[in-house]
Amino acid sequence: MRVTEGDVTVAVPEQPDAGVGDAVFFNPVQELNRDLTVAVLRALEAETDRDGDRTPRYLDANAASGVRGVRAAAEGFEATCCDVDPDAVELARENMARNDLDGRVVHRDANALMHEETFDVVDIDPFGTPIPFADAAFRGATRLVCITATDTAPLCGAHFESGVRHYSAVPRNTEYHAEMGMRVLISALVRTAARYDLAARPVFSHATKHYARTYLRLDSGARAANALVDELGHVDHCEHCLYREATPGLVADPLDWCPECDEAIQTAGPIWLGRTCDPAFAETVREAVDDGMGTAEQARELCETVAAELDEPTHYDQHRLCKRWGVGAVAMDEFIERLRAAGYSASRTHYGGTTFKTDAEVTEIRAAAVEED
Ligand SMILES: C[S@@+](CC[C@H](N)C(=O)[O-])C[C@H]1O[C@@H](n2cnc3c(N)ncnc32)[C@H](O)[C@@H]1O
Ligand SMILES: [Zn+2]
Repeated sequence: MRVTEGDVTVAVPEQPDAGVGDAVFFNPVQELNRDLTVAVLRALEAETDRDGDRTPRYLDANAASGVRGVRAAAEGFEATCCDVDPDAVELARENMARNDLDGRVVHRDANALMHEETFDVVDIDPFGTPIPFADAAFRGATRLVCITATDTAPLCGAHFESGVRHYSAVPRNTEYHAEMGMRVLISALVRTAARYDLAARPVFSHATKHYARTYLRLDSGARAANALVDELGHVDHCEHCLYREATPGLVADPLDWCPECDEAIQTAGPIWLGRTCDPAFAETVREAVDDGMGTAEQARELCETVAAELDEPTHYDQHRLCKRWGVGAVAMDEFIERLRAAGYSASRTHYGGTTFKTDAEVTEIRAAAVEED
């Protein structure tokens, strides 16, 4: 079957039922993820003042059909596709040639390749957790590491032990699953990079129920790495009333009981408490989305929402709050306006249509924005 994405057309096998069979993998639902990757590559190039003629190098470390590498090559990057599966390598080679592009396709273990060569951009898009590729990615990239994680259940604490093992952090299964997962993932990546005196700062990130995707800009030096470690910390969370409190620092000093309702507190961490995106970069990414992309509208909207998200480490969901309180929900614009009118900062978030961030505490949200029956 042929699939056109952006400026390229690739052949991909019909996919068997989820998780079975050994056909080379392709997920059409990840088109948004790939369109945004192309926009990020454009945004990166837009801000680069190249004094020489060197073409930027992009590694599609887990290539499968090679669709990412082919799209990067079409953007003028010196693209390398890498996969351990010989069928994937053959298909990626055909797809490069089908688009008259001369990107390189190698049959290697990506970890070996990333220890031997360097690339401006390394893109990790594996099955499940990206952690087995993280050390080598920070070794092999000079400017940007792009990471997809599809193991959302471990990341968000639904599969607790597996989350603890893979991410060396305590994840908690809260109501803000996707954001918990994103912050556990970024925490592990920041700590992995810091081991090599590298600062890996997230400049653009987005998450759904099915995956988290983050783009980390690299800066070398112990001081820069220390500054990012300082943005790690813990979140205390009350399952009963949804109170939460974020505390910076690697050493947890958890609350014993919820200050609002006296119920037990759960603590997650170390998680990333800093910004998951740089709003100015997200705006450049939005401008780099073009109408030829299949998900253009959705991609632009996502960039806008992400750029406007309040710098708070957790979000709420109006519908869940209202259900819990036994009150009716209102339109989101109205809800956000009520919070702002009461003197709080508030924004929507990309984690869901009824989600929001605010600097108001949970009791203050109720007082400011809810009409009690
Ligand atoms: C989720 S698929 C990649 C999807 C692809 N990037 C896309 O956007 O359609 C993961 C790929 O990683 C490959 N892979 C697994 N272990 C690898 C390794 N150690 N080095 C390189 N590739 C590997 C698998 O063979 C598989 O093709
Ligand atoms: Zn409570």
